Amino acid sequence: MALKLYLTVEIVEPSDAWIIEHDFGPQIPIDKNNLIIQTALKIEPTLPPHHLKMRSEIPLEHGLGSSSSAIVAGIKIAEVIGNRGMSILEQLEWACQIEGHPDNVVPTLLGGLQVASYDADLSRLNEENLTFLSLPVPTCSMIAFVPNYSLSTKAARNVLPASFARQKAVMASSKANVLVAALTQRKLIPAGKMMESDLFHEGYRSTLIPELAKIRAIAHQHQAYATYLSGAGSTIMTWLPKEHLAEFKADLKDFSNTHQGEILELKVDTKGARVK
Ligand SMILES: Nc1ncnc2c1ncn2[C@@H]1O[C@H](COP(=O)(O)OP(=O)(O)OP(=O)(O)O)[C@@H](O)[C@H]1O
Ligand SMILES: N[C@@H](CCO)C(=O)O
Repeated sequence: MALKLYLTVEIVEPSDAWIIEHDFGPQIPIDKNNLIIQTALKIEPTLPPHHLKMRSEIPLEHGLGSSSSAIVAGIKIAEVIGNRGMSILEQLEWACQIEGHPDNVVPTLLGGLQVASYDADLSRLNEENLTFLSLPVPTCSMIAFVPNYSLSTKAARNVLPASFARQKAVMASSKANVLVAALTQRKLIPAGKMMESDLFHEGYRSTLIPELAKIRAIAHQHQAYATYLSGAGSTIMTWLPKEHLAEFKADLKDFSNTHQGEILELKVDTKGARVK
């Protein structure tokens, strides 16, 4: 699901070498090794170097899709500087191929709530690898607790088992199937129940993110539909009825006195990435 937190890249002017100004510090390259520029050059290897400026409201490695936003920005830069028309399907395929999965890049490009399946076949670019459907956007309140520590997707995947027994995989898939069916019908109570009974990821990751269980317990006192990990974490999202928002927010604020993190009330973006 795309949320109203934005990464913005300004194309300043042509330059002798690629340079991208930003406030992320030394962790993120300022030259052609930056993920945004790498993405653009993968699509258009002869793209002439430019001076870029990036501003981002999306924290790095917090499960809020920073890398997806960077990849999508790179695709749009290849399109604009390369003066190259690209269909949305072509953009989606590049994005999935570079990110390796469709979870965040599809909503980043399209906006809204998207369910997607991508069969990675890195040997070729093939739009048939991707199937996606847009679902109605939930109309509840959404609150993120963004812990003050980062968690890379790679580290969050390292705690997952390499394989699942068939019986467990079938049970886990049934949760995901019912979740999608419930979202299709805008039924947030069964959707929330399924979100909180995920068997593929969250149980293993909760040891890395101890706040998840604690916030879930607080949220249940406020009739929340669900509390879950955003992306691979560390951000913890809660969906709840609008009428319970103020009281839940007050309790979450008390919680943040002992567990450091930022509280964000987020809305859904329904437009996706755009070029001005
Ligand atoms: N805005 C950005 N500009 C350049 N590189 C970025 C940017 N955001 C992320 N990256 C690169 O992508 C790497 C991987 O990010 P990672 O996928 O772990 O975090 P995330 O996108 O916040 O997580 P998630 O995919 O769960 O939302 C970062 O370590 C960094 O190298
Ligand atoms: N959804 C993916 C990460 C998305 O960034 C995962 O849970 O590993």
